[in-house]
Amino acid sequence: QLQLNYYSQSCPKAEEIIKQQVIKLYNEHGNTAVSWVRNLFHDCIVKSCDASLLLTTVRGVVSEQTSGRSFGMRNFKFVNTIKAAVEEECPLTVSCADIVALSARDGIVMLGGPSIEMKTGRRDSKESYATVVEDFIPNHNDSISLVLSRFQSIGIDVEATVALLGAHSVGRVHCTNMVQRLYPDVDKTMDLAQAEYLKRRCPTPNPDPKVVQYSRNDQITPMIIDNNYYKNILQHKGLLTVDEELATDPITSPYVIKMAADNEYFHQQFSRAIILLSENNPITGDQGEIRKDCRYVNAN
Ligand code: HEM
Ligand SMILES: [Ca+2]
Ligand SMILES: [Ca+2]
Repeated sequence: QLQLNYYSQSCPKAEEIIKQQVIKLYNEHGNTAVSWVRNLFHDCIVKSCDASLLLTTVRGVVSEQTSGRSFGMRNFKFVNTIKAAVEEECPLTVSCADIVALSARDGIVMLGGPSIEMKTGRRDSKESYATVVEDFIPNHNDSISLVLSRFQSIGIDVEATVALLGAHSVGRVHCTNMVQRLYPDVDKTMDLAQAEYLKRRCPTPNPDPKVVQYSRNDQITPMIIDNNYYKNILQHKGLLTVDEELATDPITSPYVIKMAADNEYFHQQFSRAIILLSENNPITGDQGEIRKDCRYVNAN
């Protein structure tokens, strides 16, 4: 099972090396930190925190990254930068799954979020589960009851689910995920000024997938994990349908109101929820493997 400082004997510098790489990458490309947070969600909710997300499409493997749910995910190539630095110190010792978890933990700190104590000892899957991604990751316009049941099924309660959505306090959303709320008519639940702004960001109902059109999730503190997300959605300025519904559904709205009022409480719940997510069904012991390259299952 997972434990604190799992690599203390086998690779004592592992956590420090990962942190230094996350800091360096953040200084070069700030949005890498945002990607590490989304990676944790998309990896851990699909079966296990097992780096199944990181496998690339090669013969015999269809990557989870090809799923429509992975739309907009970026910076995967920099995971290899982190892994290479760790491999140089300790070959074949530190799993890609733990790199997903620890890079998210360290990315959250770079984004002004809480410091989270995280266990390690996860091992890497030998498969990518592209065909079932949609059974685990909700869509942007799914109902809150579906969202809650998906999180509940991996042991994440309502309050923790509300806290995790606070990750939408950073990063961006592409127009394809919003245009159905803007055209032909503006979603009646959306704040009017926000709708006008988003229509300027997304001027056509059928965005050209080759043109990168998007809006920042949080216009006020776009690179800080804070409770602005909850303030925004209470003002009906959420970008996704699920964001809007989170604020109005009677099951989730009491938590939204509490988190909007108290950033410290949000950070406490976010920490608790990130731990729950990062400990979903890990593979440990002699199951799975320690990948040499996060993109590929080991050769032998
Ligand atoms: C109901 C659950 C969720 C849904 C439906 C959802 C959906 C989405 C969508 C559609 C985007 C925009 C992608 C794009 O257009 O580029 C996005 C972005 C993002 N999501 Fe979620 N999400 C959910 C939960 C979460 C959770 C639990 C986390 C992390 C704890 C998370 C972290 C992020 C981050 C950081 C971004 C910004 C990515 C970037 O700028 O590169 N999301 N999400
Ligand atoms: Ca996984
Ligand atoms: Ca923010």
